[in-house]
Amino acid sequence: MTDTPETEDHQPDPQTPTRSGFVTLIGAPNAGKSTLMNQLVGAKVSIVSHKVQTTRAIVRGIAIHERTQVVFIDTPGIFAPKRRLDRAMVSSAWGGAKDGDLVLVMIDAERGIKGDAEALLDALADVHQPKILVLNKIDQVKRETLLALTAACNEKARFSETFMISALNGSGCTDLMDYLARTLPEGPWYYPEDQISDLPMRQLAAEITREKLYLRLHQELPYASHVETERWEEKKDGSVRIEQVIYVERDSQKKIVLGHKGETIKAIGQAARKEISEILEQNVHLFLFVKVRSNWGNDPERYREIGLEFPQ
Ligand SMILES: Nc1nc2c(ncn2[C@@H]2O[C@H](COP(=O)(O)OP(=O)(O)OP(=O)(O)O)[C@@H](O)[C@H]2O)c(=O)[nH]1
Repeated sequence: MTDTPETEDHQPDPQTPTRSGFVTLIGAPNAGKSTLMNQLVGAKVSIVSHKVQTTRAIVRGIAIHERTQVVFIDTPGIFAPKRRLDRAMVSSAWGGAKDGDLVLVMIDAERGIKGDAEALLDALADVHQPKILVLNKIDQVKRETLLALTAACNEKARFSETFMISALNGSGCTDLMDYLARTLPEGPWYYPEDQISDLPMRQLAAEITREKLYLRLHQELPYASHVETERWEEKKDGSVRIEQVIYVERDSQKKIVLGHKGETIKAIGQAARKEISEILEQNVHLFLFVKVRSNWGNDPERYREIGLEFPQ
C-alpha cells in the first residue's frame, strides 16, 4: 500500500508528529494522472486507459509515506469543453484544484505544452494553492527537451518545485512522494490506515467495467456509454452478486457492445469480474445488461450517479 514499504530498520519514528493533506492532480487529458495515482497509492483505484477523458468523477487514492497520509484527488482532465458532460467534468476538475492543500500540475513531456496543456497553465493564475510541476513520461523524452520544457512551464506559472517522473515505471516517484510527505501540514490522518480509496465499491466496480468496455471497443464506441451498478447482493457463501447496466445512446451501439453472439459483452464481463473479484478478495458473480437510453448525456440523474454536478 505504501510507496516504499516500511522495513524493520526503516520504521517511521513514532515521536514524529503525523501529517496529512489533500493533493489535487490536475492536467490535460491523457497526461498520466491516473497512472501516477495508482503508482503512488500502490493499488488500482482510478481507472487508466490509453483513451483520453477516462476519468470523469473525482476519485481519491490514499497513500501513507513515513508519518504522512497523502490523499490524492484525481480530477478529470482539463480541456476545452464542448458538450454538457464535458462542461461538468472540467468544472469538477477546477473545483478539485481549489479544495486541495497542494496542486500537482502534470504535463505530458512527450506532448509538450501546446493546446490543452498551454490553456491549463494559463488558467493556473486563478488557483491560489501552492503548485508543483510534474513532467511525466520522461522515459520517452530527451533530457534537453525536459529542461526547455521546465523553463517554458515556469515562465507561464509560478511553481514551488519541479519533478521529472515516469508514472509508468516509477522513476522519480519516490522523490515526489518524499516532498509531499514533508510539505503537507502537521495534523491527524483523515482516514483509517488500511483505507486506500473513498470511492464507494459500487462505483469502483462500475468504473472497472467501463474501463474494460473502453479497452475492448476503443475505436468503435466513443464516450457515448456509461456503466452503473444497480444491484449488489452479498451471498451467504461469501460471494457477491453484482448487476450492472451499460447505457448507450443508440441501438447500433448496443449491437457493438453485445458483439457477435454476445461474445464482446462476455469478454468484457469476464475481464471485469476477474478484477473486481481481486479487489474485493471475494468470489464475484457479475451480470451485465445493455440498455439504450438516448440522450443520457443530458439526464441529471446520470450525473448524480457519476458524482458530477449537472451544469445548467
Ligand atoms: N510512456 C509512458 N506512458 C505513460 C506514463 N504515464 C502514463 N502513461 C500512459 O498514458 C496514457 C494515459 O494515462 P492515464 O493515467 O489514463 O492519464 P490521465 O491523465 O488520468 O487521463 P484522463 O483520465 O483522460 O484525464 C496511458 O496509456 C498510460 O499508460 C509514463 O510515465 N510513460
